[in-house]
Amino acid sequence: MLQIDQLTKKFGPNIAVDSATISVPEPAMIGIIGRSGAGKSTLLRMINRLSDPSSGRIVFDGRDITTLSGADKRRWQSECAMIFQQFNLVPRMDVVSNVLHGTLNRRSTLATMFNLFPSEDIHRAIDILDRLGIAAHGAKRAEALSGGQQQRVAIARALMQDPHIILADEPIASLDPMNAQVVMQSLRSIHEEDGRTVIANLHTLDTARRYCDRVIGMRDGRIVFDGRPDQLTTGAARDIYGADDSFNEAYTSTEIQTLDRVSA
Ligand SMILES: Nc1ncnc2c1ncn2[C@@H]1O[C@H](COP(=O)(O)OP(=O)(O)OP(=O)(O)O)[C@@H](O)[C@H]1O
Repeated sequence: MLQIDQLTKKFGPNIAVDSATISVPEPAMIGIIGRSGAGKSTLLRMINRLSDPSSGRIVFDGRDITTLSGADKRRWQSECAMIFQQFNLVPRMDVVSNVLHGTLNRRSTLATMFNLFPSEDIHRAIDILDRLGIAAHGAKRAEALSGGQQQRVAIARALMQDPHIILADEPIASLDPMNAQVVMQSLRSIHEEDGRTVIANLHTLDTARRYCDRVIGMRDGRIVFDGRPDQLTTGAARDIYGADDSFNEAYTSTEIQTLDRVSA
């Protein structure tokens, strides 16, 4: 399905992603972990073609994604939707319209200018919001919602594109632990129920362990771990984070109980 071969991104002399090779033969929920600056965002941005690789190849269902341009590249970007830490919603616009913006790629400039949406799209947007438990907020401005609710609106907007893949760049980094769990659970259900691949950059090990079937660890641009959560030993985690023996997994945790334990 998705094959990434030797993908590399250089910024001047700095190698942000160094020969990343990842094979995703069937839909999966994958967490990418690593320290700040390890190359996680750059990798996701290349998969989505927001950023052009310096070398290497991305192939999806036999199609070479790396060489796409113009309309073909935009089509790929809607098949491979991205969500971000800061939600990227239009704050003063209502929730349903924000979600409908997920269909912008398919609409004419005139329809976009006058905010005209087909009624079937409006119904679909409401159904998706309902599935994510936030349909009751559909008429509110996005800025009136909590962070967790706004991230679910962003997920709904991504789902409007009916993507094969959802790329989530630190989707819970701005959220409190409760909201973080709701958002991760939503992404998990989208993977399980729809068979979509979800690839999420995550700061915290415990989140990757709990919600993902596969964890990829990056360090200094390189993939240094790729396996199941149960294979991610403390030693492997230390290697990913470049830490010494004093490394404690709890320091990378968002769990309320774990944090309590650390401060106790
Ligand atoms: N546009 C850019 N220009 C120059 N260097 C960049 C650019 N984007 C990223 N980098 C560099 O590439 C490396 C990887 O950055 P990246 O943002 O991918 O890491 P990350 O693992 O996602 O970190 P974080 O968790 O802090 O977002 C870093 O050294 C960063 O400074």
